[in-house]
Amino acid sequence: MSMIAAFYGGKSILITGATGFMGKVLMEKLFRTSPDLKVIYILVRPKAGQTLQQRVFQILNSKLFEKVKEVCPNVHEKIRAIYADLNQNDFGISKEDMQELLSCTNIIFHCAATVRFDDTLRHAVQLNVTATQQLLLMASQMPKLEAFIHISTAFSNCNLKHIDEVIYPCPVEPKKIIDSLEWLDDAIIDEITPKLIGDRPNTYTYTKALGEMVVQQESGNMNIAIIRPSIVGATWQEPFPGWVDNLNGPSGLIIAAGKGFLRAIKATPMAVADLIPVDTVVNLTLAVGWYTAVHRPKSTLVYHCTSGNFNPCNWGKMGFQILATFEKIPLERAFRRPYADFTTNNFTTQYRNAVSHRAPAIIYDFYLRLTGRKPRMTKLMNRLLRTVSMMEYFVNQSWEWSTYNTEMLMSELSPEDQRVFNFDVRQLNWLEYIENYVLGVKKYLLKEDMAGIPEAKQHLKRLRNIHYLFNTALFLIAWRLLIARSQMARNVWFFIVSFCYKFLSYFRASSTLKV
Ligand SMILES: CCCCCCCCCCCCCCCCCC(=O)SCCNC(=O)CCNC(=O)[C@H](O)C(C)(C)COP(=O)(O)OP(=O)(O)OC[C@H]1O[C@@H](n2cnc3c(N)ncnc32)[C@H](O)[C@@H]1OP(=O)(O)O
Ligand SMILES: NC(=O)C1=CN([C@@H]2O[C@H](COP(=O)(O)OP(=O)(O)OC[C@H]3O[C@@H](n4cnc5c(N)ncnc54)[C@H](OP(=O)(O)O)[C@@H]3O)[C@@H](O)[C@H]2O)C=CC1
Repeated sequence: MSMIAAFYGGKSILITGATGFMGKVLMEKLFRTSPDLKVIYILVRPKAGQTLQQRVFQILNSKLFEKVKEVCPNVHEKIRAIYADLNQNDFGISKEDMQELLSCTNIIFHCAATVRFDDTLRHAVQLNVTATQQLLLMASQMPKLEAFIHISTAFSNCNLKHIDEVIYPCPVEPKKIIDSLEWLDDAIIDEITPKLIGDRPNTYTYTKALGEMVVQQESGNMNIAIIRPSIVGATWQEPFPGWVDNLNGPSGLIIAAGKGFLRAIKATPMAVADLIPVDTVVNLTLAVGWYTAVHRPKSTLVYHCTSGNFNPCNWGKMGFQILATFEKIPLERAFRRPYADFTTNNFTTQYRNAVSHRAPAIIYDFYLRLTGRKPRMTKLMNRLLRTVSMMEYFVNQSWEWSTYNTEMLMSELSPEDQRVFNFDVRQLNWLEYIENYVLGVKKYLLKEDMAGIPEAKQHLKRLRNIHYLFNTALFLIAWRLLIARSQMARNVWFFIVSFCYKFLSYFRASSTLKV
């Protein structure tokens, strides 16, 4: 019997960010392995015209939850969606709901965050720092609370090359930042943002670091732990391989490459691609929840959930395998054939952006205009290039994360728990994982039918022929123009033609002699 699964039995668990990528997998695993848990409270806001109930209904009726319904048929009754907007004071939670949360919660998993790289400092602080502070305040009033697990990111200290499992202080105290954002206007905040984030690449990593500081400062005598996952990717094994439902991290770029939009990227092939499957992160999170509540470590422990030092894969290998998978299983209606050139040179990047990205987009938009349709490719390409430029920081360097706490936890688990809550990425076969990831992107994110693969392959063949035809026509036009304008080009042309003529005459003469 799994000790961890048994631990969550009968518990009331509060999850923030349950509608997000990681939150859904966390809920799924909890229900599947501990169907006798009492209740999962989830803090949800209405979104995209959907009420809370509609959002929950959609999640529970998705493919991800198919296995859960078999082991926990009354899952609908065990999930309690509570209206909450983490941007509001007290999260906008009603008095009755707050009372219930305060008096019943045993474990908190705080996953909610803004993960956008380009968020304003005000918004990123509000969600990643102030909301964390408020949740800790709530937690401190929960008499039955056994553990508070905060999800951060391995990149919260990406300004360092070697990162230990400790909380690093930021130069300006989070409280001072929260206070000053209250009275500073947006223009001034924009001006000081680069100075505050310093050598971090964006507001996301900076505010996640501030969030960790807040956790440390407000921990009181609660049992708290911090998990730092690296780049979270599709599921490895559970509930089935390849599940993914948003464009964050590599997923969006995998699609862009598969559809033929992204043809070159400034990336260092030998840099470590520190990807970690979402189910691995969830398994570690649940094991940490159990360990923190049962063993009550004296201080706040930080756990790195990374792959690089256990089982490294680099961007070159990853890119190659992504493209190899698209050869076998192409995406439908690709814009161009999938191909990706990795370059580390700025000039080559600019050149490839102009020739391989912007020019085809402009030509395609011209074609759309000619056929009376609305041009859209240039806009899409600009967005994609902006996204790619934000990812460049992460694909051109390697980091080293120490993993003593994670390894210690692994050794504390019983063999059964090591199997049920496996977070040992040494067992991960990258080629297989990436293939399943690409397949998952096609099936679960793009919702493409596998029956369409032969047609997609035909489409790629047509694209290849168009590509050859286009290049030949372009060459002939360029040559014709050159000949018309340059004596040198005419001389070269004359030389080539006469050389070919002589070669043919010689060949004909020698074959006649033989006869
Ligand atoms: C073979 C070669 C393949 C090479 C693969 C190499 C892979 C490299 C991957 C490197 C990943 C590095 C990640 C580092 C993660 C750090 C760890 C964390 O904690 S970080 C936690 C993880 N956090 C993140 O990963 C956050 C990254 N994302 C962001 O910060 C923002 O989305 C944004 C700033 C990039 C775009 O903002 P904005 O322009 O306002 O746009 P909106 O958001 O409103 O969406 C607009 C449109 O763009 C679409 N779309 C969206 N995302 C992507 C994408 N990634 N891609 C493509 N498309 C994307 C979206 O669907 C929408 O389409 P439509 O509906 O209009 O048709
Ligand atoms: N994905 C990754 O690569 C990595 C993620 N992480 C961390 O993991 C955690 C989960 O990330 P992930 O699941 O990928 O992120 P998602 O963007 O998929 O999910 C974010 C969640 O936060 C919720 N949320 C955001 N704003 C509010 C708000 N104002 N009120 C209530 N809820 C809100 C979202 O709700 P809604 O659905 O309503 O928008 C959603 O449920 C985050 O803390 C992130 O920093 C760490 C490393 C890598």
